[in-house]
Amino acid sequence: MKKTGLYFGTFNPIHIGHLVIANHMVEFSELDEVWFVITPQSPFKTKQSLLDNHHRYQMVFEAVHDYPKLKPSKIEFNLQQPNYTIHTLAHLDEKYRYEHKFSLIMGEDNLKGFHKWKNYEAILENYSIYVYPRISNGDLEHQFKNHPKIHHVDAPSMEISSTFIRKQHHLGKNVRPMLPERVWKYMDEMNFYR
Ligand SMILES: Nc1ncnc2c1ncn2[C@@H]1O[C@H](COP(=O)(O)OP(=O)(O)OP(=O)(O)O)[C@@H](O)[C@H]1O
Ligand SMILES: O=C(O)c1ccc[n+]([C@@H]2O[C@H](COP(=O)([O-])O)[C@@H](O)[C@H]2O)c1
Repeated sequence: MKKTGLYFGTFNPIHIGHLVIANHMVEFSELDEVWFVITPQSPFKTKQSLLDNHHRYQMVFEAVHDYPKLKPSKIEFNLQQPNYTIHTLAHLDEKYRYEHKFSLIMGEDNLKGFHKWKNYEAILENYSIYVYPRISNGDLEHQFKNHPKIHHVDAPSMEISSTFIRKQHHLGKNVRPMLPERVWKYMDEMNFYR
């Protein structure tokens, strides 16, 4: 069975912050591979300036071009929206029961709000979570401290956000170094976020 880490996000667009984390996970944790799961509609986010699913998928596809252990996943494209992670996990387990053992990858910021996720107790009971450091406000809930299913991985953190990239690109600023080269090219050619 392959140990597969699932990195969920809107990836609007994917940037080098995401890529550094995913690559660090496959190189320095026991995960064999990481799937970027492109979420059509995150439960707590509005759809503002969200590119079509297939364009966000294509940018992830371009980003992982030279990384055989990293893969884009469109598993959520045909699932009910908003996309609750617990439903996606159930779907994946049914589909890949004998091939993959799934776990989650999330930043410390997301772990702080994890108690608000749908059926988070069931997620924790059945899946490991690999957490990377991310600067954020607020405290970690006591229940998530020293939890046997939560593994902290000391990945380098880069404070880049997709929101910043979209906004600055729209204003005509050069955001090229924050994106994998192939993503930048695709985004530029397609005139996204102008
Ligand atoms: N620079 C970064 N380093 C590490 N993790 C990040 C970084 N940027 C975003 N993430 C995390 O990666 C996951 C997927 O990213 P997502 O595209 O949903 O968010 P984002 O980059 O913050 O986008 P937006 O700015 O559009 O809200 C989220 O859990 C988010 O917290
Ligand atoms: O399942 C939930 O209740 C849930 C609530 C919030 C977020 N998520 C997942 O976490 C991913 C990152 O969330 P966000 O809002 O930080 O982009 C998002 O793409 C969803 O797959 C899931």
